[in-house]
Amino acid sequence: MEQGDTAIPAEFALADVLSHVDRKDIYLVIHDKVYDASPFIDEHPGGEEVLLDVAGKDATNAFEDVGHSDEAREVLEKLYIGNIKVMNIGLVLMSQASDKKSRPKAKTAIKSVGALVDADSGTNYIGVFFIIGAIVAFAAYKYMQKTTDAQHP
Ligand code: HEM
Repeated sequence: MEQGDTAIPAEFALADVLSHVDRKDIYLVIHDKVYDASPFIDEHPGGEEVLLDVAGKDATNAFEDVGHSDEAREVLEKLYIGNIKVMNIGLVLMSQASDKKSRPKAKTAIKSVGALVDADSGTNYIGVFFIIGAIVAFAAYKYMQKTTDAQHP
């Protein structure tokens, strides 16, 4: 799919992107957009290693630091497949998971964060916590009021 298409772009959860780290199936996140770099990996003038290093992760800094040309950005457009669904905290966790060992940990963390805010999951846990917190705070306020009144009738 091209970026200019009228069709609604696909949305990817960070956990989905993290599972595409193979040289034949490699996704990168650049500026919160998801790119399938698999068809380009053999042609990349910077080599495949650098792409594999950022596979399934936020490659924004790596991509920008090199100072890629406009031509490179046009190639990138052709590899565009969708947008990132979850918020940036997940990207931060992903970027920190620089080696393969720590990736599963980041994946679990991303999933739990995603479950809290993911509208598709059906339950808005943050909303529930907020309401319970408000009820407890109100009850505490009423209780304090009562005890203060009892002391100073
Ligand atoms: C899918 C994403 C990417 C695309 C489409 C892409 C495309 C290109 C293109 C077309 C060039 C030739 C020079 C230019 O036109 O700027 C290039 C060079 C280069 N790229 Fe990428 N690139 C991507 C991601 C990355 C990443 C994540 C890195 C990580 C460091 C990287 C590192 C390099 C380097 C070091 C060169 C210079 C190679 C040389 O001149 O010897 N690229 N890239």
